Amino acid sequence: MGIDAGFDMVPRLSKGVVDRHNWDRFINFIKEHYKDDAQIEIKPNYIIFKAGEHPILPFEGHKFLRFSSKVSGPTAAATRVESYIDTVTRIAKVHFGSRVQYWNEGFDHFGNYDWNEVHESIRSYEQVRHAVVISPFLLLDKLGIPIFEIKDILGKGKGLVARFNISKGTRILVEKPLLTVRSMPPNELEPVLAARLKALSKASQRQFLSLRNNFPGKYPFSGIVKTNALPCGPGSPVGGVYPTACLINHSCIPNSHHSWNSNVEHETIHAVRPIEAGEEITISYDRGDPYIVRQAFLNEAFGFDCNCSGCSLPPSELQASNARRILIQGLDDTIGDPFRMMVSPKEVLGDCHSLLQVLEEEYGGCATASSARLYYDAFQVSITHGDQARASVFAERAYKARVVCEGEDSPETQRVKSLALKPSEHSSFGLCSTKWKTTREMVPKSLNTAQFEKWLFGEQS
Ligand SMILES: C[S@@+](CC[C@H](N)C(=O)[O-])C[C@H]1O[C@@H](n2cnc3c(N)ncnc32)[C@H](O)[C@@H]1O
Repeated sequence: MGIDAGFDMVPRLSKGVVDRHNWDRFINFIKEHYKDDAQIEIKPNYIIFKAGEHPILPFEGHKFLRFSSKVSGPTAAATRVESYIDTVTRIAKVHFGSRVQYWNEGFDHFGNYDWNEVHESIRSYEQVRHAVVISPFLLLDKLGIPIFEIKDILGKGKGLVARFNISKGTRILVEKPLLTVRSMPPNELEPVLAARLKALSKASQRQFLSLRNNFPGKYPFSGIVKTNALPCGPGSPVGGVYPTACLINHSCIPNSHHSWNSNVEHETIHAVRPIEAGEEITISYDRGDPYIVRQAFLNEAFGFDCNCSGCSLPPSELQASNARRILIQGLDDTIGDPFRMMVSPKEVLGDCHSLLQVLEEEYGGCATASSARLYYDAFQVSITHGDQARASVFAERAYKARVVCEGEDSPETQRVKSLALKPSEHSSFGLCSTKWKTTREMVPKSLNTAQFEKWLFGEQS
């Protein structure tokens, strides 16, 4: 006989993401607290306290009902287990509040659960679970914790700053527009906006009106749109205004990419390179022009002078950057020429390879949207000449780049993904010629990386 004491979790925890997150934090706290205590052993599925009746905390919170032991007696072991129970109960209360119900039979205070139930729950701790790997960013998202904070940025007004280290390809933000509007002169736009605003909720009206206006005066609503709207797709005449996405400032070498998902009509922001905690999240407002051209554009269109890292390079480096940007635009134009694609496909593939290298030099692996476009161009060159082998590799690369900058659910990502699997389903399959005719199975398997790249870009057959 003896006196039992401990605590019960009432009601028991669910398998839901919030309870799981809280339980993991609690377990990590316990591990840290007892890390130097030789009586506490971490097993694959639980933590065991080797005192008294060896109470246990499982790693799966939804299985847990009770932490208890017999605590009676003047021995050192009884004192030790009593102290474990007291401390673990206090820590559990901090994490779960009134759900943690302490009981002690010595005071005629009994637990909530039947002992059969409790023993059954303890037996289930041993059953190995197949861990569901959940991205920490997805978890934060589900918990409604943004991975950025809104801060004042010197010389730029408000901006978004990473609260955690963010890995490449992470979806930083997804947001529906407050409103979308077609581009038109401010005197025509103003009444359209007034009517749209009137139809919005008071909260949305306040969000719209809280946005920055670099063009105050006769047309205040149009000024807000001009300062903030993001195009709904590349080159779209329709722009969307968002409460949070519109707080993201510009950089000529941005660490993030914004994209409009036309299927679900929302804007997404993805990291195109790793972003460190404390770093500002930036997107590009311009087309990647050389310094003078983009400064003029940013000043005229948005009313600011850019001092980003790309604009603050020493003169010789800025000159080299300008040369690269001119080359990028030139190659972009020639690659898009349908006549060249028809008569000189090999040269076009060569240009695609050169463009890839210049993009890498200029943007250091952050030009994912441009690479996605260029891989798609190379796909088109290959498929119009019947080359399914190269086309499938280019589509696969376009797909991977799209996943980084737009996510798996973007319509363009899905389109290039299906083309990677079935390149022949493209409407231009064999349209120019079938002189490069191959099947998907003919992608070479035994080449090293350098040889493979040479084969891919048509530098060796
Ligand atoms: C869409 S808003 C971005 C959020 C804005 N900073 C705010 O406080 O609401 C665009 C405006 O932010 C400012 N901005 C954006 N990027 C900037 C930069 N790189 N340098 C200086 N100002 C910038 C400019 O005033 C620009 O017109």
